[in-house]
Amino acid sequence: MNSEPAFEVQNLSVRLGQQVILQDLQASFPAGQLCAILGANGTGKSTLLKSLLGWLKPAQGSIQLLGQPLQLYARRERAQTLAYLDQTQILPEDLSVQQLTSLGRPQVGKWLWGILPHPLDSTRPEDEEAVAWAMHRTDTFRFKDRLVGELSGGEKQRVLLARALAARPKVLLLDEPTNHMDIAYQADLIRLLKREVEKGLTVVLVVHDLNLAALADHITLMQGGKVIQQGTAAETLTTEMVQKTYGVRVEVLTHQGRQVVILRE
Ligand SMILES: Nc1ncnc2c1ncn2[C@@H]1O[C@H](COP(=O)(O)OP(=O)(O)OP(=O)(O)O)[C@@H](O)[C@H]1O
Repeated sequence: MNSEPAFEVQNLSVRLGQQVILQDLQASFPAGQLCAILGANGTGKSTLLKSLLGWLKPAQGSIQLLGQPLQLYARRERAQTLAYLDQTQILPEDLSVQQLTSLGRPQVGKWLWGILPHPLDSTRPEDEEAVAWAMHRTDTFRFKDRLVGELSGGEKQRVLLARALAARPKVLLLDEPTNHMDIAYQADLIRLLKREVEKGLTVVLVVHDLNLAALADHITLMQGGKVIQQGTAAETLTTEMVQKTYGVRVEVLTHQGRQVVILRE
């Protein structure tokens, strides 16, 4: 495992319009772990993810990605290191699963921007290999010729994950990937992510379900544009900290060594 953290964030402040969204934020995300970010609506979780991706320019502070300042990465190198998955992506429904997955390859993805002619039927061997690998890892290979428009929500989510993995990133960031997914698909996604983490991938995901977050190796609690605590589920998902983070009354129990959060009236 890489001993360097995936991200080291120091004194980060980010402004959107006139509003200060993140203020003097300190955080560290260990490499090779499943890291969950938790916090109430509007606390700045997505803004932090976008900052880690290098999409937002900090007003102040620094972000190190695998030991190097994020702003020193060339755009291409950054795109090869980081992949991102969110819920808002509009999918081209008339592509096959294999074609959509292949859009995760930087060379192939360029046709979208008109930089290269349409290459979906003539990818390079290394692209084909990475796409097949990503489909096998996400168990989508068996329906690789189906059209994206014919898939269920959970199947689409897996194909999106395949597309993200096809780029062979070192770090994968996900914004609320389990929204609209039933409990079986949620468990499925977490299992897939954990399997990639075991192979060395770092995953940072924003998630609302506290009991799902309890499965993560590392948890970040956010409140009012700041990180208020980081650590293992046992360290962070305490009754006191969950109440502080969300401003609601809860009781945190431990069941078979895992934190279970129960809402109280
Ligand atoms: N482009 C923008 N300009 C100004 N303010 C913005 C912009 N985007 C988001 N905000 C504000 O920034 C704050 C944090 O938003 P962000 O989406 O990062 O929160 P979040 O913790 O991810 O929320 P949620 O859980 O609801 O998705 C919110 O108050 C939001 O209204």
